Amino acid sequence: MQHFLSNATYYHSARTPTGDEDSTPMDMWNGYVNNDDRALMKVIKYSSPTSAGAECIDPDCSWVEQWVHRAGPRKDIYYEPNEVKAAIVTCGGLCPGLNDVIRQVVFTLETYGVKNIVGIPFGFRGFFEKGLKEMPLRFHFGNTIQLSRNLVENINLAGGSFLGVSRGGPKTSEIVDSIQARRIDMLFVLGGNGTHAGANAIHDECRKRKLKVSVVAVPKTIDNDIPLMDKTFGFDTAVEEAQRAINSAYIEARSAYHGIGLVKLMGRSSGFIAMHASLSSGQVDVCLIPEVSFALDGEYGVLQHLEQLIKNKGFCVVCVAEAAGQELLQNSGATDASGNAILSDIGVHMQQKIKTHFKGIGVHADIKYIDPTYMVRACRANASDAILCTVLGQNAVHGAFAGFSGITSCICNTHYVYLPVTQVITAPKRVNHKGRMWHRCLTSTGQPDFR
Ligand SMILES: Nc1ncnc2c1ncn2[C@@H]1O[C@H](COP(=O)(O)OP(=O)(O)OP(=O)(O)O)[C@@H](O)[C@H]1O
Ligand SMILES: O=P(O)(O)OC[C@H]1O[C@](O)(CO)[C@@H](O)[C@@H]1O
Ligand SMILES: [Mg+2]
Repeated sequence: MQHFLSNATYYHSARTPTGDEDSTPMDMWNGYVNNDDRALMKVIKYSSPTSAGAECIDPDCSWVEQWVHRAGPRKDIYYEPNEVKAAIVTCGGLCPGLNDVIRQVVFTLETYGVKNIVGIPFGFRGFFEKGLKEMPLRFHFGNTIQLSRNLVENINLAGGSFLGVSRGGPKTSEIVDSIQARRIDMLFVLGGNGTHAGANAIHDECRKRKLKVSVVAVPKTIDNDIPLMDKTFGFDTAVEEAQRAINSAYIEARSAYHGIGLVKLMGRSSGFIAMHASLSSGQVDVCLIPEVSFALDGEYGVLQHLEQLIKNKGFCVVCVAEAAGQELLQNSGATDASGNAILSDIGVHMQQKIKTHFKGIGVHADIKYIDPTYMVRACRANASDAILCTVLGQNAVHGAFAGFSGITSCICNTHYVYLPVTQVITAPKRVNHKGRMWHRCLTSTGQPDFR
């Protein structure tokens, strides 16, 4: 993480303390986060590697204190707001809350007094593709200031991204050429693990060229697969939407003679959405995630279990994560524009296998397959995500003004912090199959091991 020297003065009209209920002397209290404030990363001391979910560095599970920077406004700021050009870009797939973050970044920049705020359209492509012009979100035009509030005030009421998103795009050097040519001082990058890798590369290239550009990321992904943080924005909303699909599958299955509801949910490399939606709905009999391998056929396979459920209960609901059971399918080897593997369709495969199985044993089964795909991420943020987006967006701006670059604005152990981007792009976070949450899920579904 880079930290520039800071000496400009931050001004915020609403920064005057009003409270008289606490005991802090008025002349000492200033409402700012001190640069030396820290939050503790890990809060559980595992006594042994056998403890549920234990992450240990040695057989004694030695305790390692890891402190990270607390997020929020600093008394001293690095930039002169009047001179700042700030840009916002949203990359990867859609995610509920993108507009909430854009809006808060604009509002907060405006509060600092930034006059030149632009949006880069359609992800990193917007830096490069001819015909994609940056979108002014606030600028001086003669004596008129284009009011950002008017422009972005209501964008949180709809899903999607006001700026557009994309996968793939230009090389890092081309993006930084464009940042240089546009004279951007602060770049707010909203995206998932790929975007964070991109943000890190941009940060490194800016340092190499000795450009004083703050690159600040905000972790967005319905997959919740970015390590070290409690959750990414959009995840809660996606789970809530996914739960609706499960509920429909349950109603269909419950009302049919030998009904089997099958729901496939997104999650490129991890089963967080499937696990949490199964847990929250309470209507799932079998939850399948990529982190836990399973057999479909055989004595201990999923199909045998479904047979038992139909016999004993009369109906059942299965929730499968899109990345689950890929080893059972043929892999095309194809990738998308960002280099992400294109997954084979486990949902359709399971639908066929279930049909064939029940036909083979001469038992009637009525299979209803639901694949809500983009519906779980094209919606607007729910209340908890909207709050998360608000805080993360505001903190992203505070981080840039504090002079940080190569950071991401996130939540760890319920506290809002800045993490170095390098620490969150090591590998995607995955469900810990030895952790308590997965075991809670198993208790809830009552499913056995399928191996
Ligand atoms: N290793 C990398 N280095 C530089 N840029 C990258 C890297 N990986 C991905 N990117 C860029 O980041 C952008 C977004 O990546 P990607 O499509 O993987 O989405 P994501 O940020 O992971 O979000 P989602 O959760 O929707 O998948 C793309 O424009 C891609 O070119
Ligand atoms: O079809 P698209 O837009 O490339 O995105 C699909 C992928 O993006 C995500 O929504 C987010 O990473 C995944 O859950 C899914 O696999
Ligand atoms: Mg990704």
